[in-house]
Amino acid sequence: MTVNGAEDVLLVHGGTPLEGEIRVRGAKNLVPKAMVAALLGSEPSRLGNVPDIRDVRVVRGLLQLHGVTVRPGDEPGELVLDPTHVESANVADIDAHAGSSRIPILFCGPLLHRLGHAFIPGLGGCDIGGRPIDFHFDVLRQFGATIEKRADGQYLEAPQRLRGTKIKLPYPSVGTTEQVLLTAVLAEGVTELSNAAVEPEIEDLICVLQKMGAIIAMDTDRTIRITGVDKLGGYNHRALPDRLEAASWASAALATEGNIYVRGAQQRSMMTFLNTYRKVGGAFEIDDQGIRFWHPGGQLKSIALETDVHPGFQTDWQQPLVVALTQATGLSIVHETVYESRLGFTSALNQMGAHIQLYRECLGGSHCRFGQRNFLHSAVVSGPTRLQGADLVIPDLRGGFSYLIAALAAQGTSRVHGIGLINRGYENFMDKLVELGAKVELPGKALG
Ligand SMILES: CC(=O)N[C@H]1[C@@H](OP(=O)(O)OP(=O)(O)OC[C@H]2O[C@@H](n3ccc(=O)[nH]c3=O)[C@H](O)[C@@H]2O)O[C@H](CO)[C@@H](O)[C@@H]1O
Ligand SMILES: C=C(OP(=O)(O)O)C(=O)O
Repeated sequence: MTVNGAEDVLLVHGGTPLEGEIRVRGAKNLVPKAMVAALLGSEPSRLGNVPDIRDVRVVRGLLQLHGVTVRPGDEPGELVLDPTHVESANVADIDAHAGSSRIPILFCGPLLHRLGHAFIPGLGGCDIGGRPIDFHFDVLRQFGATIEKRADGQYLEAPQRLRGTKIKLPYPSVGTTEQVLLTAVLAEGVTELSNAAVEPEIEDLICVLQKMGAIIAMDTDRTIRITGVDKLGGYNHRALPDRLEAASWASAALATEGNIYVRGAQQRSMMTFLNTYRKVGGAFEIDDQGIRFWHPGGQLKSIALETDVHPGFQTDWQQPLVVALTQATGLSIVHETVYESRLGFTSALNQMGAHIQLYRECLGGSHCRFGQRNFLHSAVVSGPTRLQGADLVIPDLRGGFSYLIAALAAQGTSRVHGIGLINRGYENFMDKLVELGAKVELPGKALG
């Protein structure tokens, strides 16, 4: 694989604090879904604050295969999506997107409503656990869809109009909650979804759907009630900012003893992260345009951290922050309760000089789905440790960004392989690194 025509390896000369300003745009975990929602409308939709990341390009390609016209709007980062001529796409063409991201599964409801059938290729996404899609198919069957698994993917049909239903999720899955929303809005009658996920990106998707004409009520107890309507229009929406990218840069500021102003970062969706950042000893200042994050000097403090569904500590914040925890004094405990295999990336940090020990037990107080099931899902990080440059191979999106942070915080040079994967969720990350003063080079290509 190549990045900008060069080999997919980044040389990182560590030891320089990251300082300066970068901007985050719309959330990776909202924008592609808002694009799928446009399929439900009878008129064009307008989506602003769209980042140029691979997951957006994948969904754009899939929408176009189904006859949706996608073109840039008047503002930079704006897309106009016109679904007036939705059609069945050639299965072989769709199959070319197999393994690309998690989003194709969310086409099920909209395509069943529009065409009465759908073909969903194999999914991609980060390899951080088994990532089954059983909840998705269970709920689609409850709406009245039939599903046939074949070698190349899943074939779905809706012999009649899908019907609203009463669903209780076994776990507040983000993707399944979105599946229910995108299906229930045009289903006949009322759908009641309990134990739903309520991440800020889900609320923003609900805002998009409401703008299209949907009727969706959220209770305080994780119950969402959707009253199906016969027809939806288009929307005009500006995507909420990417709180996951913002937290990644915040962690980079802490680990490299730097100071980064993240334009676009928003307090409301990051409150839990900000509390933790403060407990570790990181400093931040919030204004109307963004948040400044910095290392205030002195020692960082060890903490006990447990990832959870919103409003808990988001699992996608965990990996970048663990790098900063290698610089904190004492023992930090990290309990990953959302994905069973999201701590594997720490072995490379240990090669760089970190002291991170993994455990199968649920450390830190509460018991999760993974206790007693033989998954290394808890970690004890002892610090501070001096990191040394190393040869690193990027395992997944956030793990990859964590390796970049570790390489930037380390003494000496690291070779980071597979950096193309980071484009999946971080817009122009190499330009941003250069703007922040990072000493990085793509072998055979000048940066900056
Ligand atoms: C594109 C996108 O938005 N990705 C996000 C989304 O992923 P995604 O929507 O895939 O994550 P889920 O919330 O569905 O998964 C949470 C847990 O539920 C389990 N599960 C899920 C579905 C299912 O059918 N069966 C099942 O067992 C998963 O294995 C996992 O252990 O939410 C995650 C949790 O905030 C984030 O880390 C991802 O960045
Ligand atoms: C796990 C992630 O994404 P995805 O669900 O797209 O793999 C992530 O963004 O960290």
